[in-house]
Amino acid sequence: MTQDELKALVGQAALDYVVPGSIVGVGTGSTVNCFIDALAGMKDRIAGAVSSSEKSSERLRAHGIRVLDSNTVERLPVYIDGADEIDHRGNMVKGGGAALTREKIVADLAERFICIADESKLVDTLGKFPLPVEVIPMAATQIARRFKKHGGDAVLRAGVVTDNGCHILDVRGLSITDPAGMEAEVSQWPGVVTVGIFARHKASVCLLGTAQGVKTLTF
Ligand SMILES: O=C[C@H](O)[C@H](O)[C@H](O)COP(=O)(O)O
Repeated sequence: MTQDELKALVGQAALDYVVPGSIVGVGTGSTVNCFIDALAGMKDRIAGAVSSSEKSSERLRAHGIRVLDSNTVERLPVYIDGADEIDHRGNMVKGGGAALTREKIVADLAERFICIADESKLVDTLGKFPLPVEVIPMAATQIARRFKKHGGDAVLRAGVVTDNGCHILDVRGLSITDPAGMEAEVSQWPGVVTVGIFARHKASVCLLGTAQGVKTLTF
């Protein structure tokens, strides 16, 4: 199976986790696009969606799915999103599509994070995928210097401005052996909007697309 077929497979499988009548938390990215397309088939059985990016909102609306402002929602039963990497404990690296801040906000509203990913995303240790960090533009160099002390090489993602008007640093060379510790530390650095480590908001379930079909990992 191709990577795109695996993404379509897990996008479809995620429908089993959608609670009928509820508002669905929807992430961002190519895997989530497959989920959104599948969700369109049951749009009359949900109360709408809270989305983590302008791109996903557009796609949801194009399917006739109502997109709600996150400020009007108190709790979501599930948040369904992809990942750039996921480890065997459900910790993730996210932000390859620059949507990490809104993703963390919507994930925080949800009871459960359902991660959908093809098997190439499963790793023993996070950090091979360059860690995305959303930053306030004036702090970018300062934050890059701090990463250097941790052995990380931070590069500004060229030409990218996030939905929040900020910039993205991609940090190479990290071995994230303590995801929760690193998330907590980097989150406190002045100028960091969001670090792309999702340990505090890790996955409860990962639907992993494999050549043998969908493998369900629970954490
Ligand atoms: O900012 C983007 C998100 O964190 C995505 O969920 C992540 O990059 C995975 O995207 P894809 O499904 O396209 O690999």
